[in-house]
Amino acid sequence: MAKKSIDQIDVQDKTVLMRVDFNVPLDDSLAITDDRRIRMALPSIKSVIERGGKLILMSHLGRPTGGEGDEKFSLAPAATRLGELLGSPVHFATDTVGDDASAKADSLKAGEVLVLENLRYNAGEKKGDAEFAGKLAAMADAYCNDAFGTCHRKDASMVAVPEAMAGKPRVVGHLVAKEIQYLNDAIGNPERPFVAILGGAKVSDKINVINNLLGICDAVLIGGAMAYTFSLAQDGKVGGSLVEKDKVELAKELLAKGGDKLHLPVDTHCGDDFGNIAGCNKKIVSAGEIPDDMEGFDIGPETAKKYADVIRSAKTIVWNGPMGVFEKPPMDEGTKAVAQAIADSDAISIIGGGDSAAAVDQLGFADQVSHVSTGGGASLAMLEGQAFAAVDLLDEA
Ligand SMILES: Nc1ncnc2c1ncn2[C@@H]1O[C@H](COP(=O)(O)OP(=O)(O)O)[C@@H](O)[C@H]1O
Ligand SMILES: O=C(OP(=O)(O)O)[C@H](O)COP(=O)(O)O
Repeated sequence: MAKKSIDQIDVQDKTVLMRVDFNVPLDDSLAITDDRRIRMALPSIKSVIERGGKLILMSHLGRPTGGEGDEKFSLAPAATRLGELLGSPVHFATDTVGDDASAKADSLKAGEVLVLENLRYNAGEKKGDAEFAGKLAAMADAYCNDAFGTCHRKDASMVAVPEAMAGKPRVVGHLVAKEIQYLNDAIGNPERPFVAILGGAKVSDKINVINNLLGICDAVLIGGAMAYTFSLAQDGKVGGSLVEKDKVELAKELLAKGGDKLHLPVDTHCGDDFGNIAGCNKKIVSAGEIPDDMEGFDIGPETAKKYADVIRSAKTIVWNGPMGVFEKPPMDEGTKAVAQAIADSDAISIIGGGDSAAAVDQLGFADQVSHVSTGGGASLAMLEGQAFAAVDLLDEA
């Protein structure tokens, strides 16, 4: 059933506590290198402030192990960027449930925004601590979840806070609603052929997804380093490629289950020095024939062509994980070929995963896909068929 939206509640002079995912990448000088997650939260933010609400935003950034004071995990740069995007400064509290946050929350005026410091500076956030959650909950009249990238987590701000606000409005934001609708439509009622493309480094993170996708897709294309674990499962030679030996048995099961649906590379672009891909010896070999002194860095041109043909005829495409070490040319060629084929297709295309989104941006294809998800782990969790407690507990429309 649809969840009640932020637009459907009265916010005039009310304080809304909104969980956003401002977990944005920062460079060494703490400048934001990709503000997509902040921009994508703007519709919900504007919905509150343009209707006279007082808005408190809370988020995590990274995975700090210490407490407050570790500048590299501060949300201050995100607050500044939000102020720039809104065209008016936002308030920033240097704590989450301490004196600064409570003083600034108390003096918030209609139409103003307060950003709290990183929730994960408080150990209670990851533990789902009820006392910490209670303090956050006490600050507001309504709760909104617009943190899609964190929806698969049960952190305090995602679950314990809305639980503590039972009886008050608890609604979904625009970004979460849009992401969930896109993925649900793709998985639940896909226009066919439905093609999934999975790559990246780790089989272990994606093995359950492959299993679920084999049940619902017409074709699953495997690239990236995870292809070599499958190659091992077929007794192929993988040289020094990245493999997960403890997943070989699982890979065998998937090969048996997948049959013709599961597409594996037929050739591999390999090299002999990961540290110097541009300058090292490179060659293209048949899949499963990687020399002992080399490792696989990308799908080969024959695979790229085969995959592109499958992709061009698709009507729904889900892509998670690059086809190779796309950061280091020429090992970006396989990923580029896949991105180009997606751009050429007239399919609904959904890109999930931090690195896949970065690849699409970096290679200049971001405008040509239907939807670039702001959540890697969250979109994978949806593809696995997981339910989100953080969304289930919100009010029905
Ligand atoms: N053949 C390969 N060998 C080593 N690393 C690879 C290979 N193919 C892809 N990668 C790396 O995988 C990383 C992305 O993996 P992953 O985090 O699983 O993807 P995503 O973030 O899109 O889910 C990239 O940094 C890429 O360089
Ligand atoms: O960046 C995130 O996830 P993602 O890298 O899987 O997209 C989210 O902000 C969740 O962060 P977490 O994985 O530290 O809980």
